[in-house]
This record gives sequence, structure tokens and C-alpha cells, in this order.
Amino acid sequence: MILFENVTKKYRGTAKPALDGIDLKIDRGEFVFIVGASGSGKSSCLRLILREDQPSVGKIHVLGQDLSKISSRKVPYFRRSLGTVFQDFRLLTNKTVYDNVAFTLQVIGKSRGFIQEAVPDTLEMVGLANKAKRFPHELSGGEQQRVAIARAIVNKPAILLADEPTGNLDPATSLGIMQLLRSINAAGTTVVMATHEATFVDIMQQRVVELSQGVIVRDEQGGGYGETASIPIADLSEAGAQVLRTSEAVVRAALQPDGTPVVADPAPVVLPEATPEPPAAPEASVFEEPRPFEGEGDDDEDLDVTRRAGEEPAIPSFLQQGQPMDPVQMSETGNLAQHLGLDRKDDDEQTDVGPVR
Ligand SMILES: Nc1ncnc2c1ncn2[C@@H]1O[C@H](COP(=O)(O)OP(=O)(O)OP(=O)(O)O)[C@@H](O)[C@H]1O
Repeated sequence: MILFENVTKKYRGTAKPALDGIDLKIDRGEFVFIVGASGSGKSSCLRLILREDQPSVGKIHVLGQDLSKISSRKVPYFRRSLGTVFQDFRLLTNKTVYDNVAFTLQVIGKSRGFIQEAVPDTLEMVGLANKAKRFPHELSGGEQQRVAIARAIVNKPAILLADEPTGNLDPATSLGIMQLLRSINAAGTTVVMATHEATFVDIMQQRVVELSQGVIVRDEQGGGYGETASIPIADLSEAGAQVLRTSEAVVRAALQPDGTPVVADPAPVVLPEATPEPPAAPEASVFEEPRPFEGEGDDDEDLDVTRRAGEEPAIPSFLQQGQPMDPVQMSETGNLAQHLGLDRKDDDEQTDVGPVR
């Protein structure tokens, strides 16, 4: 489906190649993480697959086509089989959610009837059926990324390329996006995702291709993020490590493929007195399609926070024992990260400095 044969990419004016002798084969239906430090060549790899750029040396075949043989005129036709999602969403700001998704189909000449059926179906799938008339600036970051994903998949592409799709999102919102990508993959689309999100890579146990200075240094089925660019837990304060473990427990529970109970963390998080045990097993399978947020109307509500009389908010209700966990709702409301102390400020450029755990 995607084949790199001894591919080298050297940009003009640079001393070292961005990609250096890459051999890579990705089969239909795979979910592949491309990981590596900043500048290791992940985006270059995706740009070559998309035929946004051409290799300096070597051959690339995508969907049976030799990309060097596709003329510039035919590139837009080739790209119809690929969906793309980027860190910065790239939505059309003057169009509604519906029109952003419909536009993709209009430019390739799909009939009005097809569009009227495909767009609502796709918005439903990404959990945004109730926001079709909104404009991008009226949406949260996670919702904007869902629109971008809807736009990428509305034409049922064979391959979905995602370049740091959760890079601008907080951990809870990222979790919803990861579940969505996973269900898209489960429905048959090949997903290739460049990421720094070490937690997701570790937990999802998919194929991991690791780049270092333009060279593949690891290609592992069911791998984790690896240590090459990781932040060792030893570098964190005890409080930071606890926050990390709590968030990992939530992510692990949400991404459990078969709904089996979550194994207790060997170093459990210390919860405030008189609160129940940490996360219960999820009830929903990750392979279920994401459901729209079932709150009243459109309003984004804060998560229900359990309080004892006269005290500060304690533990979010979805962490209470016996509470079903709804990751879509968590991602919609978007403040899990804040509760866990993991929320990312706008000017935080941590994706540029290493993996996010
Ligand atoms: N258009 C370009 N012109 C010159 N050099 C480039 C260009 N694009 C990328 N590079 C260089 O190629 C190397 C690989 O860049 P690339 O963007 O593929 O890395 P990356 O792994 O995606 O990084 P990041 O995680 O920061 O997005 C880097 O050294 C980068 O500076």
C-alpha cells in the first residue's frame, strides 16, 4: 500500500539529508506510528507519501502507483485516496462545520445528493452532528480537529495521514481524537500518524517506526514510544509522577480494546481521604464508534466534580468507582487535563522539545 525503496530526501541548502536511505512497507489496514525527535524526518516522510514533495533518491509507491510517474496535473486525483490531518487543523474559517466537510466533496464533483448524505453521516461519526452550523472559531480545539478528521475521511480514503494531530490539544481531548483515529482504522482505513504522544504510542501497542536523523532505527509491531526521546519519569517530581500515572490510567482504560478490567497501577495514586478507588473498568469498547456528547443542547458544561460539603472540588466523577467512563464526553468537556494539572497553555511549545507523556 505504501512502499519506500531506498528513499533519500535532501532539501536544498542543507548539509545532511532529512531522510537517508529509507526502506519502509506499510500494508493495507495497518495503524503505524512514526515517532522520533524533532527534526528526525517524520513530516518529510508524510509529505513524500502525499506527493507534496519528491525524493532526491529512491522510489515511492502508494496505492500501487509510482509517485515519480504521476504528473503534477494528476496529483490532485491521486490525493483523493488520501485523507490528511494536521496539528493546526487547517479549517476554512469562513465556512461552517458542514460546509468545511462538504467542500472537500464539492471540489471533486460529488453530487448534491451524495454530499447531503455523506456529510451528516460523517459528522455523526466524529460526534459533531449537533455543531454542523457552527463556524470554526465557535468550536474548541478538539472539536476543530474532529471537523478536520471528518473532512479527511468523508470521501472514505484508503489512507489517513496524520501529522501530530493531537499536538495542539490537551491530554483528555487528545484521547478522544486517538479513539476516533482508532475506530477509523478499525473500519479499514490505513492510518499513518507522526507523533510525540508517547503515552498513546505506548498504550495502543501498534506498529512503531522510529526515525533518528533521517534513518529508521526501529520498526516494531506492538511497540512503545521508546526511550530515544522520552522524558524519564525519574526527572519528574513525585507530584508530577502521580499526575502522570493518573492520566496514564485514564488513557489505558479508555483505550482498552476489549473492555477488560484495568490492572491496578503498581504505584497507585494517593486520592484524597474518603474518596473511592481510582478508575473503574470502562464499559464501552474503544471499537465502538464515538458517540456525540449527549448533554442538553450545545452548551459545553464542566465535568461533574464530586464535592463534600464545604470543601474544594475533589475527584472528577468519572474517576469514581463504578462510574462508566465516557471518553468522548471527557474530550468534549475538555477539562480532564485541568483537573489533573496537565492542561497546556497556549504558549507552551512542549511538542517541540520531546514526547508528551
Ligand atoms: N523545506 C525544507 N527546507 C529545508 N530543510 C527542511 C525543510 N523541511 C524540513 N527540513 C529539515 O529536514 C529535517 C527533517 O524535518 P521534518 O520536518 O521532516 O522533521 P520532523 O521529525 O517532522 O520534526 P518535528 O517533530 O519538529 O515536526 C530537519 O532538519 C528540517 O530542518
